[in-house]
Amino acid sequence: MAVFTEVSEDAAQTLLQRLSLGQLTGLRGIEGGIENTNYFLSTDKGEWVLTLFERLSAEQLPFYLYLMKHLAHKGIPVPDPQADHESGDILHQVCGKPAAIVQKLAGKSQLAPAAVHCEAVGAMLARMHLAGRDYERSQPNLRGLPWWNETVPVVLPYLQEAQSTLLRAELAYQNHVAASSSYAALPRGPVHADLFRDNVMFDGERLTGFFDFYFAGVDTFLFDLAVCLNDWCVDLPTGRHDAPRAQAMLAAYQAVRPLTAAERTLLPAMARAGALRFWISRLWDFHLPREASMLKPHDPGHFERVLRERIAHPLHMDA
Ligand SMILES: Nc1ncnc2c1ncn2[C@@H]1O[C@H](COP(=O)(O)OP(=O)(O)O)[C@@H](O)[C@H]1O
Ligand SMILES: N[C@@H](CCOP(=O)(O)O)C(=O)O
Repeated sequence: MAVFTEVSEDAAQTLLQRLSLGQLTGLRGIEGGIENTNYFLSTDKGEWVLTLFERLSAEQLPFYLYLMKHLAHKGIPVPDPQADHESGDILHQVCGKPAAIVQKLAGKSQLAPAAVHCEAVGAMLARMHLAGRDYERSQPNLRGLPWWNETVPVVLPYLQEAQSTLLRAELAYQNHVAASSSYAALPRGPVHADLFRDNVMFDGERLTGFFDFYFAGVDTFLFDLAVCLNDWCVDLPTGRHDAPRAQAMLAAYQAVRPLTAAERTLLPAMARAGALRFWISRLWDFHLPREASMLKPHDPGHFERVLRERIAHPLHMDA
């Protein structure tokens, strides 16, 4: 985490009362995460996660919170935002910041996944894509191509020549892909867009939940799948592709939602897009950091390596 905003026991209890979630027995800032302030709250009625949104506005947040509600009601294991028992609102205010409370999911992150975990993520991701198709709200992926185009010039001054050359060339390539007819043919809908190992819970080999929907948006399903392949199915020290894990994820995804011809064609390009997206955001977080306690910026070098790998060894369906 990070704690950007300190929450007092009094402030937490006031909110719990409005939501009828019980008497506060414990309040602890969460380590891990880089975007928002997160606390674990224990009460006599259960375990909860309180999130104070540090960047997202009250106008942007209903998309994420109602998406979680929509998916939870369709049986996808995601946290269901808790409502004020009088007004029914699921977006709250704590310490002057927009805030939400969700159930704490059971299980723990699987940070060294095997093929069986990748299979579970692939199948649930496809189920989630199908379940989201009739979600009526719409908001773009706020970390999509327009944001990359805006942010690359901001981070370029911090880079070495070879890195600048790569970043510029990849951005140009992705703008070219996004203008193509194959890209226009890609199926789209609400996607998670940040479903990394630390945003999924497992109990042994059983997937118990997806969380952290605050980078979600309407984008291509293929981009979401590529983000997962890039995190779950790579060797972390080198950024190299792990074929058995990738095949397990792709087969399980396709058993629920087979990929279209356009998706098969653009998988190598979207694998590069997924790497570029997180290289840019990590560069931005690293070189232009925000003030917070417990904030550990992620290593941008990792996604530079993944991108170079994806260019040198394109990720095809049978790779
Ligand atoms: N609903 C939840 N259930 C259980 N743990 C959670 C839940 N939401 C967040 N966490 C814990 O909090 C950590 C940080 O949350 P995350 O949403 O990734 O933060 P950020 O919004 O800053 O990226 C996670 O790694 C996880 O340990
Ligand atoms: N997953 C991203 C950053 C977002 O952090 P999270 O803790 O909110 O998932 C990365 O690894 O760069």
